[in-house]
Amino acid sequence: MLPEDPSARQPTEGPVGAPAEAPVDPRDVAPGRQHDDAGDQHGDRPGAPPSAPSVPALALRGLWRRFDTKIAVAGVDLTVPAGSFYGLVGPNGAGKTTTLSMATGLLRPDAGQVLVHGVDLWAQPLVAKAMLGVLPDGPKLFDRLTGEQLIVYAGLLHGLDRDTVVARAHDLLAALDLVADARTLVVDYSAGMTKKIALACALVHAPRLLVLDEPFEAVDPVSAANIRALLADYVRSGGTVIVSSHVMDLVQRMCDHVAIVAAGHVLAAGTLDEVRGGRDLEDVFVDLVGGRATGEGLAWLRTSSASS
Ligand SMILES: Nc1ncnc2c1ncn2[C@@H]1O[C@H](COP(=O)(O)OP(=O)(O)OP(=O)(O)O)[C@@H](O)[C@H]1O
Repeated sequence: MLPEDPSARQPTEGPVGAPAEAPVDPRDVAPGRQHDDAGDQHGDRPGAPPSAPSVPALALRGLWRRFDTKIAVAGVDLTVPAGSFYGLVGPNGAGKTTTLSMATGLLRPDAGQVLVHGVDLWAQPLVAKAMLGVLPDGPKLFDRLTGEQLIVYAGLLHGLDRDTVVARAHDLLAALDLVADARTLVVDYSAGMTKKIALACALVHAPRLLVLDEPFEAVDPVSAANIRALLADYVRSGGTVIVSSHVMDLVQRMCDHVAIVAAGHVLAAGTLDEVRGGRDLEDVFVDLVGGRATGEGLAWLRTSSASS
């Protein structure tokens, strides 16, 4: 993971996994304060002003991005309610990574707006990024550090004091089953271990919103179950998670909201029940996205026909 802008450092306290309060309530500083029907599902949290108007954890408004002649994202609007576990699904090349990259400050949109808890990410990146934990697609990590050093470094960049960050690094290494490899260089990690250490770096400052691009890719089933439990706990405590995934069954079991995207457009979005309409998510996905192969398939691949 490349470090976020160090000037975005914000000291946070509290247990790992418990989303930190922003040091400055972004709802007070957002110039274009957004009101939305999508509310905080957990109601007011302790310390929050009573009956504060609900602001989505993430709002994407008219996002566009093209690469040369290829339009990767074509006017995406998405509202991720605070306290939701939001799944983003779509076929290969649908624009999920491009959308999440624009939503997290990694890729500048050609047009549109990104609001993180009401703060315009591209207008006030330091305030917005302090609330974000990001697991990007193919994260670029300082892989000549050990796993433990990498988490500590990520925490220090976020302004945590050394004692706090060391304690959290140990918690995270244990939670992600990386204790035995804490002192191994990240360059020597497997793909799944690399994914987990990048996730640890995204969690260490206890952000309010986690944006995870394919967090379970290459991760073993036991670690995946541990990560799911950790994320579910985080959401129960008031945090918000948005994950992209190709695994419909996982999204169906894990998420309470889902958006289906294809060819840079949102085809359906809402609560899981609204989008599914009583059906299996995979069936809805296939119906909306299409693309099931028809016809005879690859006749030459059938071993029985090879001898004829
Ligand atoms: N840096 C780039 N340069 C050129 N084209 C790009 C670039 N990044 C993405 N694209 C194109 O934009 C489209 C959307 O890509 P994106 O990676 O966002 O899709 P995705 O939904 O994340 O796909 P996958 O599920 O396969 O990871 C694709 O057609 C892709 O080829």
